[in-house]
Amino acid sequence: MNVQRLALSYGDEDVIDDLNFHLQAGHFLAVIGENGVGKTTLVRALLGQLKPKAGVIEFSEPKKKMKIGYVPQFRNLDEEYPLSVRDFVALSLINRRLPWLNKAEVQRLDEVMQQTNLLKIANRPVGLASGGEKQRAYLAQALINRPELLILDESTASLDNEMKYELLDLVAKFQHGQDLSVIFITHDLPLAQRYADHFLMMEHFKYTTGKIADLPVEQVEEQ
Ligand SMILES: Nc1ncnc2c1ncn2[C@@H]1O[C@H](COP(=O)(O)OP(=O)(O)OP(=O)(O)O)[C@@H](O)[C@H]1O
Repeated sequence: MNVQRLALSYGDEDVIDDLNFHLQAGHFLAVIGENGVGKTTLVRALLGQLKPKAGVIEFSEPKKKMKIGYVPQFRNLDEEYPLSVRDFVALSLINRRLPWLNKAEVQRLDEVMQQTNLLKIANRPVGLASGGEKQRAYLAQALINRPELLILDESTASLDNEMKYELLDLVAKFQHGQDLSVIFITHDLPLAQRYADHFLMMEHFKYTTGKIADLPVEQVEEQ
């Protein structure tokens, strides 16, 4: 994916100006920056929800829309939430013409449930699942349509350390096994350094990119 001279705004308010970066297929990019610099705005543009004011976002094959999976920041689902873990994951199956799943969809659902370690709790109400399990269910939802790019939007914030590593270990498995590109929006520099291979540092209208090993040291020590 190639982002060139990208400018994004809300009406008259410019949020991003002249942003350039490249993400190679199968690579893992950490997007780091303080509150309000425009990380979520960038995600909205990547998802096609916000039209650039200028510049381009080019996906690998021109004209073909890239399939993107999105994992939000953890949000609790209360105990009354009426779906099982399995039904919750199935929610994002696209192209469903019928109210029930066909054979291929059932197979894909089982596969992704197995890959995200959710089979054992498939029939449990999702509201009764643990925080880590719920977040794995969001990940499974994002992966079920076999995306080429996965966007993790502060998806590890408010998870404890064990759950963070568990989630990102799974993401790394998909990244390496299935050539999935990953964009990880985060404030967590140690996590970024452990999993990402490249970084994009966003400051107000100033952007730095590089290999994760070259992340400026003073930024790392702040954490
Ligand atoms: N729908 C909107 N209309 C107008 N301004 C907005 C809108 N959404 C965000 N903004 C403004 O755009 C700027 C960037 O917001 P954005 O949410 O992209 O930042 P962020 O880096 O994701 O912040 P955080 O880390 O807090 O999530 C902020 O000044 C915000 O107030």
